[in-house]
Amino acid sequence: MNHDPALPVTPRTTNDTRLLSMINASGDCFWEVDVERRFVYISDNMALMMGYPATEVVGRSVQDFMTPEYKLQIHRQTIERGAPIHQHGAIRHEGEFICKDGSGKWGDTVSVPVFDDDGVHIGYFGITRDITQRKKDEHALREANRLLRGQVQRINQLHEQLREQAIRDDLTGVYNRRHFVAVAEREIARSRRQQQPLSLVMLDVDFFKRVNDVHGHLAGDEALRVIGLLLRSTSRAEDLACRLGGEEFAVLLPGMDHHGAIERAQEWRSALASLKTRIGGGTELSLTASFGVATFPQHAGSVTELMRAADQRLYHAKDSGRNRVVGALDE
Ligand SMILES: Nc1nc2c(ncn2[C@@H]2O[C@H](COP(=O)(O)OP(=O)(O)OP(=O)(O)O)[C@@H](O)[C@H]2O)c(=O)[nH]1
Repeated sequence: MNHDPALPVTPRTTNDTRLLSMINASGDCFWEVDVERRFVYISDNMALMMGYPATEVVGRSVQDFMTPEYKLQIHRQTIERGAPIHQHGAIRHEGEFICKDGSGKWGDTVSVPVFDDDGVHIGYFGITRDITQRKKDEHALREANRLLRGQVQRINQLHEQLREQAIRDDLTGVYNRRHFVAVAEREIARSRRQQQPLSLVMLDVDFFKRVNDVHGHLAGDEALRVIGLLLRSTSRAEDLACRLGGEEFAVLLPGMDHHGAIERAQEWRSALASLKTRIGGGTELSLTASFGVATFPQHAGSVTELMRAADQRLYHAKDSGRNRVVGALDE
């Protein structure tokens, strides 16, 4: 059936007119289109929203006023439903209209197919709510969220950096004494619970004063960095290498018995002794260190006792000629 586009899809009754004025008063827009989806009627609010006089809209296709994204969305919605859209009753969609001045207006639309008395589909009518402000607010909120997420991420990074700085030794990159003691306390408690051994290797560079005196303090710093790197790169994930201060280092070895810890200390001793550290103007430097090894629970019941026992053995190693490892077996 051909519908005269000049006439509304549905004839107006008094009730229709009342309903229309109610919709107008609510601020929502009312419209009617024929089967080809050409406007046959738009309410005052719809004309206002789109910035067109009704006379410039009536007779034109709805599609002329929709953004390509909106058209695509309706197309997809129709395909997903798998049958002509008028067979589905009311449908709801959100999309952007193009106004006369080229700006966009967002509408939340409910459209309903209309049939004549013989059941022939003659078009659609619908109500569109202007949701442009809501869309702008949503966009602003998303943008604010995005910025906030970026800032939170940055704060977390800085927090992590600060945490690292607080627990690391600046010069060598191994952990500092405070962190070492805190972790050692936890590890000893765990070893006690799990009835596992825990060993401590302490080392002190031999004649380090001479390195500073002969090659300068910066060369001494470089040598300490090399030792830090050696300990870090040759430790297991569960080990904890730290600089106790000056030229003294320690490595905590959770789960390792005394024999195993002495072997590890020997490996570090010979690795250091055979390492040629290039300093300053290219001078090659050879370093040695003395080592003391102690193990929980055989030699100590606390972190303090463990450190004292390892320290005593370290000085025993110094006294007996340096560049050596002293453990309980040597006592
Ligand atoms: N370059 C540099 N030197 C340091 C640092 N901390 C401590 N020292 C130096 O390390 C040297 C330690 O000297 P001593 O305690 O006499 O011991 P040593 O010369 O290693 O002799 P032994 O331990 O007996 O083998 C001192 O000269 C300190 O100034 C540091 O961060 N950088």
